[in-house]
Amino acid sequence: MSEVVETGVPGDLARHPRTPASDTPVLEVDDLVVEHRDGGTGAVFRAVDQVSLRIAAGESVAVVGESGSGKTTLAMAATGLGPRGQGDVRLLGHSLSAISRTRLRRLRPEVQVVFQDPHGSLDPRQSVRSGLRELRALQPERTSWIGDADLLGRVRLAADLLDRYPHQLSGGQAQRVCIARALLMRPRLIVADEPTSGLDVSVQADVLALLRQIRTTTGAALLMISHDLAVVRSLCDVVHVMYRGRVVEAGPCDRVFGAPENDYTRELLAAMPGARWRSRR
Ligand SMILES: Nc1ncnc2c1ncn2[C@@H]1O[C@H](COP(=O)(O)OP(=O)(O)OP(=O)(O)O)[C@@H](O)[C@H]1O
Repeated sequence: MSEVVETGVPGDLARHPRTPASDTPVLEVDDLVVEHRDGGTGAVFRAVDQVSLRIAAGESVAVVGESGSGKTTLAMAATGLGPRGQGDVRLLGHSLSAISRTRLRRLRPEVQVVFQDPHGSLDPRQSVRSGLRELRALQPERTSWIGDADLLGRVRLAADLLDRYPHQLSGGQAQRVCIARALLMRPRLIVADEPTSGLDVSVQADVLALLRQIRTTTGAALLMISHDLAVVRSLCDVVHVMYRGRVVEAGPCDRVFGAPENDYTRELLAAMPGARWRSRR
């Protein structure tokens, strides 16, 4: 038995050092354009087309849209982790087009990404413990606030998992390890790119509850990429709806889901099982 069975909130999270409040938005994106070259035809197309968004400190913002609408490209460009494209992106007030490499390296830990495939995110040759050791060696001061066993406790995993390798973890356990690795860095922004869609339905709710808890207790902002509107509604304050690279509608979740103004948003909502998105948090 390796998961710590808990019914409520992981108590230790309540003692997590909160990210200092700041008036500076964690992320500001203005008129971002990112182009890709189509592998088949060779034609260049806009995967992200004139997108603007803003995430305040501690805010939870979702980007939704069908597969291929540009969500991941937007998230990667906006966090400096993928092709940057054109337009202005400011991470914690620093423009990515003007920032020095050294400064960007310093900013990196402030943004942590949790991907869809947890096993693909973990090095198969490293145990959980040695993976954490490597992260700690990169950022000794930043990561010294907590020991390995306590860190795993915060994502509701037992310490005996520390000596396991990724292939010895379930999908849910591996995703919690990924979340723990993100948490270790005390980020100001967590980007979660379809963090539950690779998981069994039975563990999806647990991972979402954990993300929600982390968000409220640590003060980190969240950029959630998802095609699952029910997930977004349960976790996010604001939603941006993407269609073919463009944001066609954006606003508070309650407003967008309750009274969508755009035809595509309406279609997206209509495609969801009614009870899932209509039920409120
Ligand atoms: N490196 C790349 N080179 C060429 N085209 C790419 C590249 N990455 C993404 N694309 C294309 O850009 C478009 C947007 O892809 P992206 O992954 O951003 O969409 P998405 O909304 O995140 O999709 P999904 O929900 O399936 O992950 C798609 O047509 C995709 O095939």
